[in-house]
Amino acid sequence: MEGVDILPHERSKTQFDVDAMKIVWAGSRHAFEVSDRMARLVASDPAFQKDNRSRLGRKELFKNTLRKATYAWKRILELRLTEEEAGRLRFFVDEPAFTDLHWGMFVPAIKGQGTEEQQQKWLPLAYKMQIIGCYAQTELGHGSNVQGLETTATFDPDKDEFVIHSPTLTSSKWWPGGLGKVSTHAVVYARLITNGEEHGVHGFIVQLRSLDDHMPLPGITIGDIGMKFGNGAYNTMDNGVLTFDHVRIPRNQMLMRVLQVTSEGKCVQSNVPRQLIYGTMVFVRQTIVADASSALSRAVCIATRYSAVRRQFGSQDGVETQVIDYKTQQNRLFPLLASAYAFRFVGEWLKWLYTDVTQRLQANDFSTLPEAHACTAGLKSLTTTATADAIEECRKLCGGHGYLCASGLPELFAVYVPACTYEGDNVVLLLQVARFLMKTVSQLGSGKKPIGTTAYLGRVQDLMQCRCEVQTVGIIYSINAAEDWLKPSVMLEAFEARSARMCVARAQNLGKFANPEDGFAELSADLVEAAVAHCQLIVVSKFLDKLQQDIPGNGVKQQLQNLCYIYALNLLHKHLGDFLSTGCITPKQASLANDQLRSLYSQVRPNAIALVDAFNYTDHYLGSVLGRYDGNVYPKLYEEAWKDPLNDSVLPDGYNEYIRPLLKQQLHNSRL
Ligand SMILES: CCCCC/C=C\C/C=C\C/C=C\C/C=C\C/C=C\CC/C=C/C(=O)SCCNC(=O)CCNC(=O)[C@H](O)C(C)(C)COP(=O)(O)OP(=O)(O)OC[C@H]1O[C@@H](n2cnc3c(N)ncnc32)[C@H](O)[C@@H]1OP(=O)(O)O
Ligand SMILES: Cc1cc2nc3c(=O)[nH]c(=O)nc-3n(C[C@H](O)[C@H](O)[C@H](O)COP(=O)(O)OP(=O)(O)OC[C@H]3O[C@@H](n4cnc5c(N)ncnc54)[C@H](O)[C@@H]3O)c2cc1C
Repeated sequence: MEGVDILPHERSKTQFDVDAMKIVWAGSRHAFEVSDRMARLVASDPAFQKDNRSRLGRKELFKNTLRKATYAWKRILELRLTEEEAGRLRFFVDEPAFTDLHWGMFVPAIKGQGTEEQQQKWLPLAYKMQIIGCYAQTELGHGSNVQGLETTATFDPDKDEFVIHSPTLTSSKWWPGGLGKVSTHAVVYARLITNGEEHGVHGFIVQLRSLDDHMPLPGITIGDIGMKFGNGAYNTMDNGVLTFDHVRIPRNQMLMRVLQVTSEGKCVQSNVPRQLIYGTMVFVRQTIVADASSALSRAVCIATRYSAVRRQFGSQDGVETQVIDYKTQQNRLFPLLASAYAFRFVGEWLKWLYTDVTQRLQANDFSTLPEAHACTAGLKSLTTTATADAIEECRKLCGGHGYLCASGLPELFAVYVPACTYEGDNVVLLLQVARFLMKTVSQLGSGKKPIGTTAYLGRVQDLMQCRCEVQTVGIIYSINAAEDWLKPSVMLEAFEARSARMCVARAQNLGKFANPEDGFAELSADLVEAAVAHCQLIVVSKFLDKLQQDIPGNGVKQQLQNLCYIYALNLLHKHLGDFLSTGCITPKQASLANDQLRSLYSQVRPNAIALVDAFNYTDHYLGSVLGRYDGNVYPKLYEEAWKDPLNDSVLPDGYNEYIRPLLKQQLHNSRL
């Protein structure tokens, strides 16, 4: 069968309604229609072409991004796109740009931390892009430790101004996207000092460049921090360095929703908790979880289509086996496909949680903020780590051709992998989750009932009482056959028991230390494992919740059920040590889980292509010869190779200087 016939043949085997699945993936019919329209708009506009990105030098690449970002903004205005449409347009343009930080961090920081008055002054300017902003928190010497930032904001009551200053080299702002060459303004995080006293880190709106000629204002030194990992990729962004030499700003440019500074330099705490200063990070972490499913599904779409097209070995009659039919390929690929769906649904849920906490904050209810922080931090960490690893696995699943830029995977990896670091290093974020879990467990004795995602810890006492029996029989008595693993309550119980037991065991170990902080530091690697177990439980439980909903479309729910159990059973297999050592399941039950997993792979196999078609990605967005919708891989790969600048001439530049003399010399030597 020819390459172009394979994918249609695969599609003919589909056992569910792909159009209905597209709507489930998008979240609603409306969301699907908006997304589909924006994807086509971008794909059909030559101004958004992106296939030469990895071949451009930095300056050319950056200028190209400026052109695209400003053109996208022009189209947004011309077409009067809604915020939702504009967001999707930006997504399909698929090129990191200063606008991401302007809309994604600068505007949310003012909204979340500014007073009403400040919002009224700054937001209209930002909404019209009459000022362009970035988020300047991280410094050369400090990123994770926000309280360790060195930039100072000292109040001068005589002039009613703050003096922003960088006292050391390590206090230089370092990394903010959009800062290097574009932003006119920044929300700068600095230590507040009034009347000689320190009041912690706060945000300040600082103008950086002239709105007339774009030159840095007096006292400000600013530039780009240099090339980053990979060609193209995140080099479209001007991550910047910034220092202040006693730069003065009016008092009302400190973001004062949490703390007000009066003209005498007195600090007045509002009823809003201090943690709200970190609120922009909570918002962005939530968007990063939703983005993880996009990046992962993109890589999986490429690897799945190519695995169906690619054949190796097994030839009796001249037709070799499609590599997607090898169980080892399925065992590597299908859990990633399942993860893409799992992250999609947990991302939807997290968006709901974030909206809920935002509404509560507006009504002065701060009770769910710690959980929102733990969920956004933990899920950001879990999903970005898994996605970065998965993109690399997809590259390997595509064999040698996956290493070509034409596969789209190297650039996707390079652009994605910093998500494990930005918005909080993934390990640092898991330690935040661990703190939250240990605090929750420590309060169990006092009768405080845990709620939300930690409610299961309230049942921990019962679980611990079973401990002596556990060692031999496991706590889940109802698993005696492979199919028993397909019961939602059983799966949930296994994941809850594992996480609860890991948390309680860690809490007990912490209790052995005289100083809890010493214990936390000593046991931090174990604590991170408990945090991972808790976050995996959240993903599994939200996928199971999704299956409880009414899901229309022939066969759609069945496919989602298969994927949900593949996601959970694969995790169980990978973390078997946790499940066995905590006595949650027996070795026999683990073996049954594996049998069930293999059986689910066989059920997914005929639907694999349709399950990635349901992402509804255009070839433009995928940017991959291997992942083409039509499966016409080899002719296009061949065609693509000839586009490389090295093939512009038969003889390469340098032939006369280097190759010819070398060959002549060897000829001369061989004649001697
Ligand atoms: C209309 C047109 C539209 C067009 C559309 C165009 C564009 C698209 C738009 C948008 C795109 C959207 C988004 C994308 C945007 C950007 C994404 C892309 C690129 C990324 C750019 C990257 C940016 C950054 O990286 S910014 C810098 C991020 N930095 C960090 O994350 C630092 C990590 N460190 C920390 O968070 C903290 O320091 C720490 C680790 C939490 C430790 O802090 P410390 O104070 O020492 O804490 P503790 O003592 O441990 O905790 C004190 C107390 O506070 C609680 N806590 C901590 N953090 C939070 C929090 N965030 N929220 C709430 N509570 C918090 C903590 O639990 C503890 O509580 P307790 O006392 O009760 O125990
Ligand atoms: C592409 C990119 C874009 C960015 N954009 C922005 C931006 O727009 N604005 C902005 O302000 N910042 C930005 N950043 C900075 C980013 O937020 C920080 O790099 C990030 O928060 C990590 O901090 P760090 O670099 O200080 O890492 P470090 O904290 O120095 O981490 C180094 C290592 O130490 C470990 N570690 C650190 N602390 C602990 C601990 N307590 N316990 C155990 N291990 C620990 C980490 O796990 C890691 O392995 C960006 C970064 C990147 C890569």
